[in-house]
Amino acid sequence: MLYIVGLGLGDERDITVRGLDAVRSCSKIYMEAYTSLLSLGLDPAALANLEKLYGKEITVADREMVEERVDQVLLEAADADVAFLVVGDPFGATTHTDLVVRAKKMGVQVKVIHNASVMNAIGVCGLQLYRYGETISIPFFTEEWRPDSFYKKIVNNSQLGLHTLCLLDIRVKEPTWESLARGKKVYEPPRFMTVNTAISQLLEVEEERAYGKDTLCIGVARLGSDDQKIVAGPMEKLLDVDFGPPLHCLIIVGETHPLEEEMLEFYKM
Ligand SMILES: C[S@@+](CC[C@H](N)C(=O)[O-])C[C@H]1O[C@@H](n2cnc3c(N)ncnc32)[C@H](O)[C@@H]1O
Repeated sequence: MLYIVGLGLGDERDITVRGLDAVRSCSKIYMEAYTSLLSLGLDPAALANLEKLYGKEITVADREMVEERVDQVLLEAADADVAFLVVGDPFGATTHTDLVVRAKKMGVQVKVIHNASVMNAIGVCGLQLYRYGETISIPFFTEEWRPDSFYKKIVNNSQLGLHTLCLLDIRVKEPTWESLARGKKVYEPPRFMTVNTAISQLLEVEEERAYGKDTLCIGVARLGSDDQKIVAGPMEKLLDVDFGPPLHCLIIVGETHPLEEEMLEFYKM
């Protein structure tokens, strides 16, 4: 059996009782570590906290492993109980749907144990969850590569008066271009996009007045942890706010209802 277990958003204690039972019953535990991370980060000390509470050794599954060697995990799950831990909810990232499809095709039984996700915990800002349009992902721009397909989606959301949740790039264990060309991988240091970088890039690609420097936005950091930070204000003003350590996300506010406005007042700068 493959248990895909959501860990929630805060720290090791956010796992559900049902999730903990599953983890403790498994012979092998993997933790997916590239679509998201807990507020306690991924340094060895943080991982040790998880291992201590769960009473199990955890193997970190990086992007290469999930994309290239996940069949090995599935083969193990065909014969034994294996847990695959995912920060947030297992279906808060598209990658894990692919894992379920592959497992089912290989005849491996799958059990999903849900938890809080950025996709629903973001409700704490006061904007109603059913008033959001398509969620977008903003990748880091480079000198040569400035993909801006997210822009059209913001235009569509804004035309409908809907809010846009922007998820921000995470780059963990990414090989450098030069090392790929040389055939021997060297990895970039981990990088997490801040609210400030996201806003700079958004202002750079703006062309149809879907939003501008005065558009009301909400910057969110470490959602679900004790030191979460939520600040609402005009896009340009948020550029100067220090949101602290990762993870960050951003909301471009659409048309608001009076109750949403009352909640937003608590977060205004
Ligand atoms: C691909 S999503 C993965 C979502 C995760 N599986 C979940 O269900 O929450 C990852 C992105 O969501 C946002 N995110 C996730 N957790 C967050 C948190 N605790 N605080 C702020 N943003 C977060 C960040 O922008 C991050 O790059």
